[in-house]
Amino acid sequence: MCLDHCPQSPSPTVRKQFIKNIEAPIVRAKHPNQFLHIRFRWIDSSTLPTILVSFPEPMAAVDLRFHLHPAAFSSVHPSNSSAKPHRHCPPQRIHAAARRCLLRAKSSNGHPQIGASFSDGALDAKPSGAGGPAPEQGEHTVSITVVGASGDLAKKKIFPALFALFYEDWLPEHFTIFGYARSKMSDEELRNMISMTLTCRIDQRANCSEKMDQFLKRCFYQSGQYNSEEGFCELDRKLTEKEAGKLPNRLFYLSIPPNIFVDVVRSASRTASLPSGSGWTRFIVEKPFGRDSESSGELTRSLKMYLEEEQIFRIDHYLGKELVENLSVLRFSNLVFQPLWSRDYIRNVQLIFSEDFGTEGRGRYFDNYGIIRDIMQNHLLQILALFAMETPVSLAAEDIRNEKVKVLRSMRKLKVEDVVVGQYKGHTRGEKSFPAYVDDPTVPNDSVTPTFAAAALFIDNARWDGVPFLMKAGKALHTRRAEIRVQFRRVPGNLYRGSVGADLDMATNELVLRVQPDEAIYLKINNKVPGLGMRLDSGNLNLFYSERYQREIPDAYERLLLDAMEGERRLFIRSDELDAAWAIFTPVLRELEDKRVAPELYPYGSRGPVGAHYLAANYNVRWGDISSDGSF
Ligand SMILES: NC(=O)C1=CN([C@@H]2O[C@H](COP(=O)(O)OP(=O)(O)OC[C@H]3O[C@@H](n4cnc5c(N)ncnc54)[C@H](OP(=O)(O)O)[C@@H]3O)[C@@H](O)[C@H]2O)C=CC1
Ligand SMILES: O=C1O[C@H](COP(=O)(O)O)[C@@H](O)[C@H](O)[C@H]1O
Repeated sequence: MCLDHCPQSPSPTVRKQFIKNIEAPIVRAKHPNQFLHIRFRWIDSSTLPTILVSFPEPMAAVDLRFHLHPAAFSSVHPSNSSAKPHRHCPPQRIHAAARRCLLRAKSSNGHPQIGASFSDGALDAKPSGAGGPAPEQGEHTVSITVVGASGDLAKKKIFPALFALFYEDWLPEHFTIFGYARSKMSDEELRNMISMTLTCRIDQRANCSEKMDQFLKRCFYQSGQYNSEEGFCELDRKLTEKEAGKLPNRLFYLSIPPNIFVDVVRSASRTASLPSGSGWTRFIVEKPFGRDSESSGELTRSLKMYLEEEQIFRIDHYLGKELVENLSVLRFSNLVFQPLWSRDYIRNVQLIFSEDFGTEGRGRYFDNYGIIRDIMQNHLLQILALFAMETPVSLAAEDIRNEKVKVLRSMRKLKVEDVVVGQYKGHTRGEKSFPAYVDDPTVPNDSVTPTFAAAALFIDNARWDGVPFLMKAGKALHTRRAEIRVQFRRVPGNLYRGSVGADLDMATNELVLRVQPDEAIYLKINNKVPGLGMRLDSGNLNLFYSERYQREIPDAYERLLLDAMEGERRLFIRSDELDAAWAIFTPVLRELEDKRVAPELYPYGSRGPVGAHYLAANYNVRWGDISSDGSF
């Protein structure tokens, strides 16, 4: 790769930054086992390069030639002039080392990161160790500390996601993982604990156990109190030891109950943050981000006493799900949908979440929050924002987040008459008994916390005026599912009205994005039943991921962890987004709680309260997950 000896090229810094910006998308585009040659030829000093990408056998030897427009340089940040030289790979097989080498430019939006990489601490410069000017050269390392390592989320999601990233060679060459919690554990005990939940992404891969061993050897444990500077000081000492003179970057994942977020941030930022002039220090914060506008604002203010907004990565793992990620692609890169995406053609939008299990083991947490805070205010609302936002200026994090904030701020505050709440009760099916929500010993017997809610929301802007956005979320229902349903308007003056039966509702188009399980996109259309007569029925144009893509879908936490390491903030929640989200739900939450509105009881494993149907009917809507015979 011609990096340093290109004649008549622009300044070395500009060249290096430019190469950083373009190489990852190219490298991502091909099969991992192919050889890839990239050559940059600098035609003249007008900064107009030609890039040659050659794919040798087994693909036909094709040379792709790109002539880049000088505008491609416009994203080169001025502060790059002080950036350290870019570590680059020679032309080679794109294998683990090469992928690691290029990791810095490989975040989930498929766009190279500017000022947000393992090595570009300089562009992320923040007080309290967010990263000052990066040292000129050297090897980088990333330390990931899972605070609350003994907990449910850490075991279930975070360590497995880190292992999957390691397994797929997405982690940098030099990385260390630390667990931090109060429980006393040795490194070995942590490793045993982690190993219980690690799985190979594809069963029985030959080198799986070898990879697990390699991964576990990089995992260490530090026990300490969450408000203890000594604990984090000791962690800092161990982190420094592992960083072994390399250029450090630190990521803290706060997988702990929310009441100790601030304690941890205070202690860790004071004692285990990197000093300014070093690499970056970032904190992933798990939900819940407060209980209402006030407490959320308070949490934000407290976190910002110790951190800059750029250091805070508020995670909503639904944003890391493949189908949610695809929503923008579907909208903005398919002409067919663009003209339809408004009140002119869309009758209603439904955001549906259901789980076929209760709050098992999480009753104490859940009773303080309820389903509206647990699912609607964050996961479903985030999907809604992506669904309804205007086209962002670009795929850059701030452009997308600006649009999300705009649409959230255009939303009407939810009214109590537009909400139905429910709570599951015990149920016996055959030999099996299922508990009621209040059977959980950590839940008060007279709890009115909703485990189910349905709501009708509205966006008061030109695009969506009058379109109901219906949400439904519940635990202990009959199925596990998350989907987005878009019901289109009727065909005006439909010539085939007589051929589809009396129910024109059934004859409208519906686009469904099934987020989970079995990711799929399908569009219901009216179709002629083959034969001599003229009869129409509703059929589906299907895109089932399992049929179309022969690859497993990464867990949301993998994408989000990788993005946090890359400094890609697009899938994380900015504080003003959070404020706007709470503003929609806070009044109704307050009213429900002040009045202790009794939830409608529904049997464990059922389809939920019938009230949800009346709510939808108020807006002339029928839930799309219920077929004409009433079944799902
Ligand atoms: N579990 C899940 O599926 C999901 C969880 N979340 C969020 O992620 C975070 C972590 O969740 P989860 O792992 O379930 O939480 P846990 O209740 O399992 O807590 C994590 C760890 O924190 C410590 N801890 C627990 N309670 C207290 C307490 N009262 N005071 C001090 N330390 C305590 C314990 O470690 P030790 O005693 O060893 O210090 C525990 O292992 C929470 O904010 C949760 O809301 C978000 C989405 C899903
Ligand atoms: O955030 C949460 O999400 C889970 C559901 O996540 P999924 O990825 O398994 O769909 C939910 O069970 C939990 O109550 C909630 O806190």
